[in-house]
Amino acid sequence: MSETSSNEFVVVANRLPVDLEASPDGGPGVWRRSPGGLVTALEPVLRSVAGAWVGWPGTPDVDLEPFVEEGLTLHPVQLSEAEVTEYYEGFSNATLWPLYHDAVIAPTFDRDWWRTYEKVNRRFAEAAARAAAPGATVWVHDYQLQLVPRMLRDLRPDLRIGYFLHIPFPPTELFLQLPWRKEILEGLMGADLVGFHLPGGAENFLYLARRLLDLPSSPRGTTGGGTIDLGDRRVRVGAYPISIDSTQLRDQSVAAATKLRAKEIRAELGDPETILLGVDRLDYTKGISVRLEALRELLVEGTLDPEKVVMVQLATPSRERLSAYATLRDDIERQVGNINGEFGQLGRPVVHYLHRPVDREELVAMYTGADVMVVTPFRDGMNLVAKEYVACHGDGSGALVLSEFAGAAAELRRAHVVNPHDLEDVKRAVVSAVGEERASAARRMRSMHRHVMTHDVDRWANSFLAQLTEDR
Ligand SMILES: O=P(O)(O)OC[C@H]1O[C@H](O[C@H]2O[C@H](CO)[C@@H](O)[C@H](O)[C@H]2O)[C@H](O)[C@@H](O)[C@@H]1O
Ligand SMILES: Nc1ccn([C@@H]2O[C@H](COP(=O)(O)OP(=O)(O)O)[C@@H](O)[C@H]2O)c(=O)n1
Repeated sequence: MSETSSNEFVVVANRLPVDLEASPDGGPGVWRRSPGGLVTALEPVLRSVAGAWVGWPGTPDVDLEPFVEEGLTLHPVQLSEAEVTEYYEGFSNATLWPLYHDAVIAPTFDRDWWRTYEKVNRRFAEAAARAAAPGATVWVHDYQLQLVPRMLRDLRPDLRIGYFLHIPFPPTELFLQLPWRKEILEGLMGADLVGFHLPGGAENFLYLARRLLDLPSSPRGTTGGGTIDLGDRRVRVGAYPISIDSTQLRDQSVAAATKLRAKEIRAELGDPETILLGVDRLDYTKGISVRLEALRELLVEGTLDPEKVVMVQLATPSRERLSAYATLRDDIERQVGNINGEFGQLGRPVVHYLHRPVDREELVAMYTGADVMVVTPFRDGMNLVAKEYVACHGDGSGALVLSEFAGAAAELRRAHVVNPHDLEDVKRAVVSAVGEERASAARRMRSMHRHVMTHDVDRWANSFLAQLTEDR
């Protein structure tokens, strides 16, 4: 064991919470916050216990020693350019990502990618084994690292190992398409506790353990959880819906500086009656094109007035070297151009589209000032953006249009819930969110706000970790 192995609590995730952005002139890179909801959720949890984080620094071929960043010990795992292509872009994001998101686009099954996925998972397991103190708790995250629990248990049987999947666990008939389905299940079975956002994911996993590995399992409680009997030990399975740092966001949303910036943004947009807002990574699962098409049709029909409505769409760049993402970007930008070409005026586009990261203060001001948040994924593990918007509207203002296929819809039931495959349904929901009478809209929002305030990220982490560390 190395001298760094003094960490009682270790998180293992594909990405570190910060990304090293390479400098074009070959100079030292710049550290930036990593994209996505996993980092948003885990960072405050890990900071509160001063734990260690094992992950990739976001750039190929950088070899870094462990270092401390604002109280967190970061253990970088190096990936070569070829491994980024085959493990991250390939097996993780062109095989597992589409397959687990209802095969929204066709997954690619490639044996070389699988071999690289195994190799890289082993490297993460070895890094975690080096970082963890004797008897420590190690929490492994997400679809990129499904083999790590088993590999880590083989290396370090003394550890308590948890695993959480941040994306949907697919319907069993989709999972069964995977040529390496048994290896993935066996990999996950190395954990003491396997967690999903929703009970359906836990149920599918228990069923597959029986069907593919012939392991007896017993359901427990009413939330889709249960236990799988491996003979010498048991694996617990359960549903733990992730959340946000609700108090921090609520407090930030009512701060004077945020309110002022929200007002300025409205003025910069030309003081429209209604601001619609979309905030996503630019991903084909997020249904950005559906909401733009709904807006276009509502403008064509005259149901919405381009003099009165503005849409802001933030699209964080994501996985840009994958062709599905590059095509998506072209399509979305064409749609935005069409809407603005048809309905915008000089100096007054209808859709304001930003394809770049936006800093947190600005994002919270946008949440706070937007009248309607439109969240229309075809499939999404949770969607923290929906919860963040609700946390910023404790005064009952605002409205949320939310896809029934986002994990968040299981909790935010008072949203204007839509089927994103049904364009008429999306249009109907946008119109009703824009036009709803104030008192009824406020009742909806306050009820969702109460839920998000009481079901925050600490509750998520505590319930998972309490179960993981419980004596058995
Ligand atoms: O690391 P990237 O490839 O740039 O992708 C960013 C993250 O996207 C995914 O986030 C998921 O986790 C959220 C929190 O649980 C959840 O709300 C959302 O529905 C998921 O899509 C991915 O799972 C992460 O591993 C990525 O880091
Ligand atoms: N410009 C942006 C857009 C999103 N985000 C954050 O990125 C996260 C997205 O999480 P999510 O659960 O909705 O979706 P994924 O991107 O993880 O699939 C949220 O916490 C957003 O606040 C950001 O920090 N800056």
